[in-house]
Amino acid sequence: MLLVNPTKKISGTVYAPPSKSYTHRAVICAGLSKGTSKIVQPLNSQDCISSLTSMEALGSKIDLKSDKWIIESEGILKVPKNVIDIGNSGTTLRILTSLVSQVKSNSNTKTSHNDKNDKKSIVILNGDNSIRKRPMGPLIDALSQLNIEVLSNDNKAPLVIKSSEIAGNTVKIRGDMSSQFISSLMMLLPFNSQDSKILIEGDLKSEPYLDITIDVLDKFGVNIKKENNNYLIDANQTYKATDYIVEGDYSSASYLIAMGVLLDSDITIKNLFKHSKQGDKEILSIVKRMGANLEVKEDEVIIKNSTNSKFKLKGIDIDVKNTPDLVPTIAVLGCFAEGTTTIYNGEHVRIKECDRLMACTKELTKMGAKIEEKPDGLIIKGLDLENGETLKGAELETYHDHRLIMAFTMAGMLAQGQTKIKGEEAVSISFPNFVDVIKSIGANIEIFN
Ligand SMILES: O=C(O)C1=C[C@@H](OP(=O)(O)O)[C@@H](O)[C@H](O)C1
Ligand SMILES: C=C(OP(=O)(O)O)C(=O)O
Repeated sequence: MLLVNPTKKISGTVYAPPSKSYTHRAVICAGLSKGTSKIVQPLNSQDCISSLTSMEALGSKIDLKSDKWIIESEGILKVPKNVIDIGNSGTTLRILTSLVSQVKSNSNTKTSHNDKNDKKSIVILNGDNSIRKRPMGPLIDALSQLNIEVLSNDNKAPLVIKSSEIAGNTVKIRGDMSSQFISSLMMLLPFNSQDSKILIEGDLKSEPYLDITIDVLDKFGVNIKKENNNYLIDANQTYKATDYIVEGDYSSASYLIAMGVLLDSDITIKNLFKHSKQGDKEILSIVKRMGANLEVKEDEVIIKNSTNSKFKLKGIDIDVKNTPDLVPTIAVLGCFAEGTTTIYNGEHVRIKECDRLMACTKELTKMGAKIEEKPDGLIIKGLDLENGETLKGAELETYHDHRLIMAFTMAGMLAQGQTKIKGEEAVSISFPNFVDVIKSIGANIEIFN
């Protein structure tokens, strides 16, 4: 359990952890490339380790150094000897579901049940309780359009994927549930023997994550073109081994940025690249629109004390279509902003590690927040800070969700009295040294076992 005590100010310099999304993709691309790739400054977190161990199970050789992961691959995925456990990582599950259809069995290993009619290998992907609730239907359906068969109960993990040649050249997929399905197809289709096209149906959400996929694929020698709302992939492309440096993570940095802003403090966050393709870079515009004072440099962000004792944040309307992971951060910011903060266009926020709209409403209400759940977002009425209204310490559940732990920690630092946050070990999913980092800038927080 985390014991979070009121904290007046923070100060100093911290480094944003490396990007989770970039690390996943770089590791998986390395495992698809013939030769040796070095992933420099990878995010050494539970979710990224899931991608790493999965690629190892699929035949890559991995050498872990403190600041780089060296991945050697024959450029083909091998049939794994066991079920692959992808833990809590939705990104790993979604991306690998397509790719493992391309496993090649070792020609020396004849399995007794294989006869002339059944030369298919299988790969089984499974994960934790939360992963087994994450929807997979649209991806399973898209893969069936390419003649790739995935067996499941209820369109959820565990999944049994049969190895298969890709057939066909056009695949349709809805765009409003998870961009990870589309990233998955983007990483598969370069193996197709014909040029292919991904047709996005309906609204496209979380699109910046597709830009990240295209960006990493490009570094590994694979080209994807965007045409209107669709994506074009040339036939028979090969992934090429490379050395890849991972940039800092704006989603993780959002807690550090919001903490600095809420405590009207001076802090510098390094390792944040100004021209990043990460959608969650939007946190900078969000806090600016709410009234914060910050300076954005090439590779660092400086949050500045407003030097105005009457400093107040303003409530604003925020479309989270492209930034679903910022919702818990914004929910806490909204509690301390004057007026109303409205979060909308976030239906997809309900199908993450947990239903984050429900969880933010339920838990922050325990602290006295005035927050209303809507089908696609949250309406947060700012506390009347001038008249002494504030959040109160409470004991909070976190649903094994890393982002809730970090957002609720910020709320606890601003609250009156101590806040107890259960299940703190889940921060290791994306920001393993979160507690040490925020303690180093003055957060009054400890772990209680
Ligand atoms: O591809 C990625 O790296 C991610 C895509 C997003 O999911 P959706 O596309 O499902 O919204 C995001 O929420 C997740 O944390 C990481
Ligand atoms: C939803 C997330 O990740 P994933 O989908 O990879 O589990 C997240 O990191 O907030």
